[in-house]
Amino acid sequence: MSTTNSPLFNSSPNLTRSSHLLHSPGQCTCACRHAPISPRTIYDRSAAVASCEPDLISQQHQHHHDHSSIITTSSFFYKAARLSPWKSHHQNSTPPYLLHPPDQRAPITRKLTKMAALAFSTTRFGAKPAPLPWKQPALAPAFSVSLRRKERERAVRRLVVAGMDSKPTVLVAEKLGEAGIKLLKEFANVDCAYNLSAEELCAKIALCDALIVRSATKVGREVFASSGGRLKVVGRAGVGIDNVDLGAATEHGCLVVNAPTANTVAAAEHGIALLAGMARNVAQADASIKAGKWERSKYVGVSLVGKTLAVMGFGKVGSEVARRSKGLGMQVIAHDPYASADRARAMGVELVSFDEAISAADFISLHMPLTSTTSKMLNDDTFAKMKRGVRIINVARGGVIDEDALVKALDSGIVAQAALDVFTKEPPSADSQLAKHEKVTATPHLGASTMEAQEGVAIEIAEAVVGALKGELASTAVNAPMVPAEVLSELKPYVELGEKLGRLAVQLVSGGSGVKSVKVTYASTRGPDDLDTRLLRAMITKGIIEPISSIFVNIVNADFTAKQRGLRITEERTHADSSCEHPLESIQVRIADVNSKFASAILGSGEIRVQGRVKDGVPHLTKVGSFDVDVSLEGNIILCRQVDQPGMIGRVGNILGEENVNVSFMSVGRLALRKVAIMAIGVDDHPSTQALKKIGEVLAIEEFVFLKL
Ligand SMILES: NC(=O)C1=CN([C@@H]2O[C@H](COP(=O)(O)OP(=O)(O)OC[C@H]3O[C@@H](n4cnc5c(N)ncnc54)[C@H](O)[C@@H]3O)[C@@H](O)[C@H]2O)C=CC1
Ligand SMILES: O=C(O)C(=O)COP(=O)(O)O
Repeated sequence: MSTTNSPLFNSSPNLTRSSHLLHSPGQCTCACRHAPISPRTIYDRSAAVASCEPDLISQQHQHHHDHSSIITTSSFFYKAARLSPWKSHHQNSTPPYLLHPPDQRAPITRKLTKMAALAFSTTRFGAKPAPLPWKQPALAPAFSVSLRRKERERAVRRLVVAGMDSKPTVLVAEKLGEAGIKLLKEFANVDCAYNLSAEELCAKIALCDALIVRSATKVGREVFASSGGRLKVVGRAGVGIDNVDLGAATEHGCLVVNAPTANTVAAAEHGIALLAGMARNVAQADASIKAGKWERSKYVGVSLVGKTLAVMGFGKVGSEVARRSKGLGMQVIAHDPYASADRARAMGVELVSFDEAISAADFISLHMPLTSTTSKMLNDDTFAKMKRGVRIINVARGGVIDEDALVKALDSGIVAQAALDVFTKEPPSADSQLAKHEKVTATPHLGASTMEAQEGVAIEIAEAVVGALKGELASTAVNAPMVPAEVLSELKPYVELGEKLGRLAVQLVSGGSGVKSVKVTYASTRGPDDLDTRLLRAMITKGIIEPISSIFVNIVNADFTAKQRGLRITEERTHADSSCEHPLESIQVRIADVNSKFASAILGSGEIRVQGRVKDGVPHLTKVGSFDVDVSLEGNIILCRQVDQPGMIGRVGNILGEENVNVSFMSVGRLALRKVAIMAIGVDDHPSTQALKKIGEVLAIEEFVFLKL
């Protein structure tokens, strides 16, 4: 189906699922795009990703690491809006998070898992997974009485059993520690296939739900495109994510997670090994001995004590290098535009400008990520500003140095020596002037390669990937907004409400100029800074787009997808006069410039309106058009507009009963006594066409619509 036939562009009356041709990817102009680097923006990495601004991603990412106090309180970022992303390929299986009783989890994971399962476990085509059996939502009061709790619980148990043999597939494309493989195997089918060519990776990826790589595998746009939408998580078993195309991952709704902490010490120790080894010519002297020589005067070194070391990039590795170098008696200065001066001062390190750092240093150690800003940061111009005889250590990325310029600087004597663990092209070509240079000590990207670090990284990434596949929250999402656990916990039922309101609103559309403009109004007692609506917006977007397209939407790609589809979602807040502690009083979703298959849902302004609130933890629909209703948003809903007269509930209830359709909730709202009323009926099953026809034939019913939640 062409794009113009798509309900998003030209609403289709029956709202059948249709496929859409994607436009070529464009820049996301998310509101957060140019967010300043502040503690708040540590939650905004996805915005940077969506807007294709690698520097911002990296800066915010790094910034995050600079604020350990913030990390402590907010170390669980929302990772995969959609739980069990592999499920689209296992339609009849149960999300794996249902397979593990909560008491087998660490307390925080347990809490977050249940929360995430309830709030985000939406599947693309099938019904949503039922709430976890060990935590049913509370019953709604008064008007909304659930009639079928027991049946629901039984259904959940049946699903659990049915889903037990369905496993996602994880492709491990580079050597990973055994402990990590073991963890993965407990949950998934694990395919360890090392040294794949780019073509082989693309061919294999269509059969995989997750991919784990280290630094050698390039995960480019073609990998995501080849996955056909199945790939839901890329795990980078290490820190640097420069080998993963984050923009493409985001566009494809694929979460990227890394393992940022387990190899810090290994990388720092390798930096120190290179620093000391280079200063004393250890590698060259060793090679000379092995060549049968004994060259004591040739390999006179330089001392470290009292020398100035400039640490470029004062993050995790840089700080550890600084700490160790101070122990060696060096004067340590550092350059890092995003690091905290207080933290540096507390370690006895002075933060200085880039030029000050490179011009004062006897040794320069590089520890920043490779981004478009740091690319070729050391070049002809910057080498010219350095002290003659400076020594360079690079355990970061080869690309931060202009390698041709370094060869020149080594030849001219500006740089006395260089110790390099990383190269722009790995492995460097056999005739690389740099790698073969006599003043260069080189190692083949060994920074993270200790037994301990590799086991740690393997466990860290396996947990992150398994968690993401389960839809749990994790602390290492690279391309999704980071929502602190406590915020998430509070927003959970509102997130569910938002998605369901989106789903309802879009199903009410029957034509017009297409779903282009959506206005979301949050009524809250909180100030803007106390209410983070990104998650809500993402899930409302999901609710609106998924019923009318074949696109899977999650928190990773919601803003991007909306923009791609020409869907403008504006948000506004109104101040709720309530003394309640809840973050939100209500959420209202309005779709402008459309016709509705249920005319009562249209306001005088021509917009479709649905509104809801959370009652006792359960999302409720409270308004349709100008009518007040009160129906718990579970199962499916039939909305009827009828003449307000006695017997209507019974009549419709009978029709459904005869068709064996179970009614879970009923609610009637009216504008004026004995005039017109709206009846909202919650049904567990999909009524047959016959049943719906019979409802339509009831004389007093003026219009009705069946809506799937
Ligand atoms: N050789 C190896 O095997 C390993 C290499 N690495 C590399 O080391 C890098 C650093 O790792 P971590 O310390 O764990 O990361 P990190 O994220 O904790 O630290 C990076 C620091 O660089 C800073 N930074 C960003 N842009 C900068 C700029 N333009 N100038 C100066 N500083 C800048 C950030 O503010 C941050 O403090 C990684 O990105 C990775 O590329 C990391 C581990 C092992
Ligand atoms: O963690 C990093 O950034 C590294 O560079 C380590 O790379 P590796 O996983 O050893 O290929």
